[in-house]
Amino acid sequence: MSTEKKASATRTVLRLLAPYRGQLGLAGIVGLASAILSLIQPMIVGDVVGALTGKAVATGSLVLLASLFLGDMVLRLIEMYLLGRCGANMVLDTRSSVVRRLLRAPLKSHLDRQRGDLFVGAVADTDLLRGSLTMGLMNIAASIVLVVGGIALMTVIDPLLTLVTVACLGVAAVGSVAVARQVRKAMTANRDAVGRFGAALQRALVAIGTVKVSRAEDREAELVLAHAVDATKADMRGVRLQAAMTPLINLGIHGSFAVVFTFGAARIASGALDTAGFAAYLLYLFYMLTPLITLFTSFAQIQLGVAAAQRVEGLLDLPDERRERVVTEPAFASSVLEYDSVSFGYAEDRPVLKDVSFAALERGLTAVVGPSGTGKTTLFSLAAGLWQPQAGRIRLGGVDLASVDLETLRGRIGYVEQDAPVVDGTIRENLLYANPSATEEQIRRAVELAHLTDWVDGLEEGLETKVGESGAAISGGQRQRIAIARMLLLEPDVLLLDEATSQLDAEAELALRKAVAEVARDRAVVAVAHRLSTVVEADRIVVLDGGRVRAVGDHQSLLAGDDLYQRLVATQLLPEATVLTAGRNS
Ligand SMILES: Nc1ncnc2c1ncn2[C@@H]1O[C@H](COP(=O)(O)OP(=O)(O)OP(=O)(O)O)[C@@H](O)[C@H]1O
Repeated sequence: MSTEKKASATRTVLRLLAPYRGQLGLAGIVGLASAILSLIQPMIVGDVVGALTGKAVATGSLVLLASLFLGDMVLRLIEMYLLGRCGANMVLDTRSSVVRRLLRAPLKSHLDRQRGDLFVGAVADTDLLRGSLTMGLMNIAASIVLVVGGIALMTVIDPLLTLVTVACLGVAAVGSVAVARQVRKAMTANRDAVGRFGAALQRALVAIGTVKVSRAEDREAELVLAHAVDATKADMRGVRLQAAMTPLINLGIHGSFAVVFTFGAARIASGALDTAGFAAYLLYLFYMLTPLITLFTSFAQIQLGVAAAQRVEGLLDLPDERRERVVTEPAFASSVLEYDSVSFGYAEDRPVLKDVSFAALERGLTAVVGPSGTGKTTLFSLAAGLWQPQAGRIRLGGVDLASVDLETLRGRIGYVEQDAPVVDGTIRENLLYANPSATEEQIRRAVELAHLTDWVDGLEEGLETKVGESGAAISGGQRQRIAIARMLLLEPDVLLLDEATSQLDAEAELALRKAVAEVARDRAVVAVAHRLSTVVEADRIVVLDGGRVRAVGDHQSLLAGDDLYQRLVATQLLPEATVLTAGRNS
């Protein structure tokens, strides 16, 4: 890692840990107290051994030793509990912030990223923080105290012996740190591959029906599993490295013991060290083993945590679509939706809408027609505040939507998307999704307006019937009408309806048409029209071509005066379903 990256990683970790400094500080104090008790114990052992060699029994020292040992145990227990609690809180708090930020990020941020990777970030990376940043950091802090304190006290007992011991341990430390770096690389590669695995699996599951009818199960499985294999390969690299680390540490520790015994015996023989001092020295070395191993192994764990912290911060840094707006108190003069010289492209250099100007009727149905890919859906996404125009204004009742806060905007403009998505749950849950406080009476009325009453009444479980994931258990027409009813419960000024291109059967189409006509009676309905029946009934039709408004008029005038409209009617707009046509003709 470059120095700059290291500094930014440290800042990230400090920022994430900042809210827990109180809890971590308390755990640190308890840990420090426990380390001090540990460090005193060998001294007392030295006294006991000294007394024993003088044939005396040091009862007081033994009691003190037992108390220190017990105290140490209790403090460690408290420290582990405090750290565990802090880690759990940190995971929950971070997850809350990440989830809120993900849901509030502009649509663009979502489209720029893979969903599966975002998912793994919110689920797995937040969890990694617990082990690495709370336990890992505090373990290292406590270990450093024990190791440094131990070495200092060993130096007091015998500086020469300590120098030899530290040299032996130093070799192991340098080797372990080098291996730990490689472990971190392997683990980071593993996490990246897990992210790709999640993204690929999500891609397949979202389109499971298509996967099946395209007989693509095996192909998808291979694609998804290729990432799982990459993850395992990286994982195995880490496992091999970690396996190599244990003997390396053992070599250093056993080497130190061997050297300490040989060298220590020589020091005792020469009279430079007494037996009691040697016993205390050995005990210090023994007490240092666990913190030393912790130090060596925590290094890789901390680095993993830092990498996870950086990814989590990447999610927390996503923009918040509400904060991107400078809002004023809107005073809507009417509910006329008006596009004024609006230009927009998903990429700056590829305009989709070019200088679009038109106004929808305040009451009644305004239809937008045009060849496929000409920007009809884009018009609606802009009005619903999902994207912002690059030039021009969209106004509602004279108020520029860019200055309206999104809660208000999306309460006034109800948008039924093209594929009329439903959320997994019951019909009632779906109806209440945009306005959870709607009353039973309002629900009944919206269901009636959307021409769903007969269908719902015929269902054994009525409004409590489950729609299945992505509405798998209901028909396309029912889904569309549920989506309309959901938006009606919002009581919006303008209902934007992106008509699905899928062919509905005659009955469903008639029900939908009636629903739209009824809704349009007392509010503005703007519909992207793919059916002839919709344009025929529209009070105003806007013809869009290549992202520009080509003509505005009613069906008859456009049929007479606009050749693109004539072609659309003849070739692109779906004719009314046969039963309906027959019914009308008769
Ligand atoms: N999220 C997006 N990112 C980039 N380009 C997009 C995005 N959504 C749509 N486009 C592009 O913008 C253009 C207009 O798309 P849009 O969906 O608005 O057309 P449409 O007229 O509604 O089409 P259709 O009648 O087929 O639904 C198309 O070229 C499309 O590929």
